[in-house]
Parts: sequence; structure tokens; C-alpha cells
Amino acid sequence: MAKGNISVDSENLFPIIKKWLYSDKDIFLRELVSNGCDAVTKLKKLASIGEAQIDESEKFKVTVSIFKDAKKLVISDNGIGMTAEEIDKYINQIAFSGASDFLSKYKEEDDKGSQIIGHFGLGFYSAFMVAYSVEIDSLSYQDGAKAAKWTCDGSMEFDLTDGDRTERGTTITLNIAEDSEEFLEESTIRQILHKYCAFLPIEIYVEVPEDKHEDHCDCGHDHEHEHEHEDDTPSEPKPINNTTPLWMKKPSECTDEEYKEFYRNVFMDFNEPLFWIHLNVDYPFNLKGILYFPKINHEFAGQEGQIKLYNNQVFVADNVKEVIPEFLMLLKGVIDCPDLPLNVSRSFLQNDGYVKKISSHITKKVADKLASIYNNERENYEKYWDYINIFIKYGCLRDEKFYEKVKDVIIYKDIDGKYLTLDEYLDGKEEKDVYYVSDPQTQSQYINMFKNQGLNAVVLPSMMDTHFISLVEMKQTGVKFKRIDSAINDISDNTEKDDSTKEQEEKLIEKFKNEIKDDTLKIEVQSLKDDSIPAVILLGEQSRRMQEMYKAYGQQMAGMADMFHDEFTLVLNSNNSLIKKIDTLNDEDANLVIEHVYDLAKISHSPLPAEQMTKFIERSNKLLEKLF
Ligand SMILES: Nc1ncnc2c1ncn2[C@@H]1O[C@H](COP(=O)(O)OP(=O)(O)OP(=O)(O)O)[C@@H](O)[C@H]1O
Repeated sequence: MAKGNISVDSENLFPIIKKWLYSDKDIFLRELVSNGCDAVTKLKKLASIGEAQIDESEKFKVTVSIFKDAKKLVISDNGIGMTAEEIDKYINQIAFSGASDFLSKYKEEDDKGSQIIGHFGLGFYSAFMVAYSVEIDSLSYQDGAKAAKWTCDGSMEFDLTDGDRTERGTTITLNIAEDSEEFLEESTIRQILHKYCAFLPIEIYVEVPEDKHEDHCDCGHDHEHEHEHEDDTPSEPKPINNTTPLWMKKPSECTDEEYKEFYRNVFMDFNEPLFWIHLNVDYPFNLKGILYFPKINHEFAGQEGQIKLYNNQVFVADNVKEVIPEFLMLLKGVIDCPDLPLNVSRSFLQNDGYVKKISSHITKKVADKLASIYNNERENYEKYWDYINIFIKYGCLRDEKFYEKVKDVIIYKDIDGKYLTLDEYLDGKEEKDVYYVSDPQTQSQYINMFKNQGLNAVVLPSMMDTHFISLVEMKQTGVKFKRIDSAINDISDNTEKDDSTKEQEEKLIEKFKNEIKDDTLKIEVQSLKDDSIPAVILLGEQSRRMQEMYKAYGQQMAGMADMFHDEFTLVLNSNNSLIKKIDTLNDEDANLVIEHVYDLAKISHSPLPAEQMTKFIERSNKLLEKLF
């Protein structure tokens, strides 16, 4: 048996780090600019504990300078700087992070150290994704430090000599490779910085020193000479970032207007959000963020929210499913998790217990917020309901824990436009039938019948509702949802019929059967409490649901849908005067009436097919003629 150390041939490893460590070339700028910010954060930290001297008036910044003609991109900061020994330790040794080193040294004294972004000691090398050679010029903050210069052409060899930098800080010069010249465009650089660095904690500036006349606005485009000032004095340069994003502030210090403005600026959405949640957790993990509830339509297909994930104010990615529960993706917001690595690998996140905790914490916070609005501002909650119910229902279907947390704050809009909980609707009744309307327009006749008899139903119009009611039936024993056109019990007079009535009804049914000639159609007679309606069509709830489900699965399941033929029942209303008269009419008139009653019942259910519609109109005209 042999034991030993696996050896790594660094010459082979280097190209991998350069090319494949990060999926996007863009992120080299994020890495170098955040290193500059880290350098400043570290210096401030040392100054705060008396280990470094800084001038009170010094303005800390990171500057990205573009030299298009010389094909150079320069990133400089006035942070902590590095001595030649530190360059040797942190840069020459790949994967040795000065950030971790710094943290382990200073962490206990003040938690602010955790503001530092770097983790792995790899980010710097992403510079070689766009540069054929890289130079570092650095002067450390330490008393009597000598400037150091490091040069590397992307091979395994480097030069480390004395430098000539006279001001504290670090300058990284990238000699841009031919295939990466897009990174010499000011607009590209501004776009990348806007994407990744818009909220970094140290001011970041973009400069194009070769082009003195250019006025740098923040829109990300070149405007040579365009904005020149009348008196030819350039305006004060503006940082590209907001160093104190709203989510970093305490919720108690933020105003509604600030929340709304932040929403508009970050998501470019000029519709006001309904409400928001400011997340601010210190323990057991660090998490800050703001989640906004936008107005979500009935059918949310195609509607996507946007959750931006940050790590210590550095943008990582949009919509990282592994950290944010999928159903929350309908929302818009920012989440800042300083403990997540910047180069988020999806497979790593999926298996990380810590990530799961973050995800369930966010879910809990959302549920708590909903419960708090429901309990304290029910009127507002009802106003929001039409916009947020799809989100809540989707959340319940995707996440059982979320359902458990919000089940008591789920409300239903009834046919009078009032909002009720399930308990309020059932009002202590033993029979837990919940009537619902899926399409208020086509089911209006049934709605009227219900209203006339003082009965209530809830409106559940979306596809999501079909799934959601199945979930509620599964979770709440005894609760049965019945579409308003699926049952007759509550709207008919159920007194026992005598034999002669039964006989008459049989005859009536026979007449209808002979005329309609559809074996699949069930016909029955009921005395409906509302005598104005001659007949209604009823649809079996369960078979209809099955059919809808199979249809929703599309082509491959379409055949299955036929197994659940619509179970139509034509209910004739024995209290209606027209139905009572049929017996007294001659055969021709009786048949006209029968067909017409049947068509009318069908129309109030769904539109008639073209051929039947033509017949219906012809018959209507005939009947009108008979009137006069
Ligand atoms: N501009 C700079 N000023 C001072 N020190 C720097 C600067 N850039 C890099 N360093 C030092 O070099 C180290 C390595 O940098 P690198 O970007 O490779 O890794 P990191 O920032 O520690 O971690 P990550 O891989 O997460 O970016 C840093 O930790 C820091 O100590």
C-alpha cells in the first residue's frame, strides 16, 4: 500500500483557471474592482483600530481608466496596497487569499471585517481571460514600505521588482488581448460596472484620459463633445455606483418613497409595487434584502419577477433558484448573502444545507408579512388579494411549508365581491361544500339563481385555482369544491314527490329524449326554487376536472380526456310555466319548445357551435312569428 500527496502540475492548471473558472468573461472587472474596494475597506478598518494613518479628508475610490489607443485597461485604488512580500504571498500563490488571511487576523475585534468580499484567492487571475499581460504597481500603507511592481505575461513566469508608485494603493494594468478589445469600449465597461458593481461600498469612477473632451454621463454611451458645457468646464465626475444601497440600511430608517424609488431605479418598473419586505438577519446567517410584491395578473404565464442576488453588495446573478424559492421568482427584489461564494456554482448551492436554511428563512418571512397585513390591515390585504393570490396559491402548491404558514390567511372573493376565508364561507356548516364560479360571464345564469336564493359562491377564475382547490380538498378534511353548475341540491326543492307527479315527469323526460336524441345526456326533473328558468345544464365536478386536467397535459394525453366524457345532466324545472305547458302543446310546437329550452340551457353554459347556432336563430325567428 502506498500513501502520498497528489501532485498538481501548475502549468496545466493555469490555463484552466484563466479560461474556465468563471463562465462569463465580464466578471474579470467585477473581481478587480471588488479587490480595489476590499483594499480600501481593509485600510479603513486598520485606521479605525489605529493601525494605519489616513488623512481625514482623503477621498477613497476605485478608478477604471480606459486607454483605447494603447489597448490598456487600468484599475487603481487608494487602499491598503501590497509590499513585494505580500504580492509574492497573495498573488504568486494561487488560491491563497489575502482576504481570508486578513479576516482571520482582525475578525474578533470588529465584525466590520466581514464586509470584505474576497474568499478564495482566485479572482485576480480572471484578468488573464481578457489580458495577454498584467502589471501590478503597489505601495503598501506600512511605514517605510517600498513600491513593488509585478509583471506576468500569462505564462507561469513573473517579474517582481521595485516599483515607482509614490501614492499608497494599487494599480492593475491589463494589456488587453486582441480577442477582447470590446473591453476597451467605454460603453461596455460602464454596462459591466452597472451590472455588477452598482452597489459596491466604495465609489467607483470611469475615466477615459486620452479623451479629455468627453463628458462622462452615466447612461453607458459615448457622447463625444455632445454634452460639452457652454463655458467648456467639465462637470464634476460622478461615481457609477450607489455606495449605500437601501437594503443595507435599517428598515426603520427607510421611507416609503425611498423604497419606491429604489424599486423604480433597480427594476425599471414604473408601476408602484403593492408592498415590500425588508429582510435584515444577523443570526444564524447574514442576510439582507428587499422583496417587492408587484401586481401579478390572473394568469402569470410569461410573467417573471426578478430577484437579484448580491454578495456584500457585489452582484452575483439574477434569479438563483437554489437560494430563492422558485415561487418567489414572481416577485422582484434584491437579496444580499455575504456568506455565499461569488462564483456561485449551481450544483454546490443545491447541496448546501446553509443555502436551504436561507431559502426557508425567506419563505417564512414572506408568510409572516402576509399574515401581518391580513391581521393588521385586512382592508389593504383585500385590495391586494386579486394581485397576489396567484403568487400565494402557486407558493402553496410548490411548498408545503408555505401552505401551512399561510393557509389561514387565504381569502376568497365571493359573487358579491366580498372577501371571505374558507371558515367564514362555511360559517360552521356541517356539509363543507364550497360552490365556485370559474367564469362569471358564462355562469351568470347560475350566479343569479344562487343570488336569488340567498346562496353564496366564490370566484376562482384562473387555471391555478383548479390545482389549488384540489390541494385544499386534500388538506382540509370534508371540504369539497363544486362548480356552481355542478350541483342542484341547494337550489332545488327536495320534498318527496307523489306517484302521479313521478309519472308525469317520466313522460316529460321521454318527450325530451325523443326529440334531443343524445344517449349520453342525462335528463331529470327537479322543482327549482327559482321558477323563472325552464332548464339548466349540470356538469359532473369530478369528471370535468379530470377532463380539464388531461386536456392541459396536451396532445399525448388528449385520448384520455375522452374517457371522462362531459357528464351533462339536463335538469328540467317543474316549477317553470313553460315546462308545465309542454304537455298541452301539439307535437310540432312541443318539439320546437324542447329544442329551444335545451339550446338555451346550453348557451348559458358555453357558446353553441356554428351549426347549432344557425338552427337556434332559425328557430327563434319561427317562435317569434308564432307569437303574433
Ligand atoms: N487591489 C488590491 N489591493 C490590495 N491587495 C490586493 C489587491 N488585489 C488583490 N489583492 C490581494 O491579493 C489577494 C488575492 O486576490 P484574489 O482576487 O485572487 O482573491 P480574493 O479576492 O482573496 O478572493 P476571490 O477569489 O473570492 O476574489 C487578495 O486577497 C488580496 O490580499
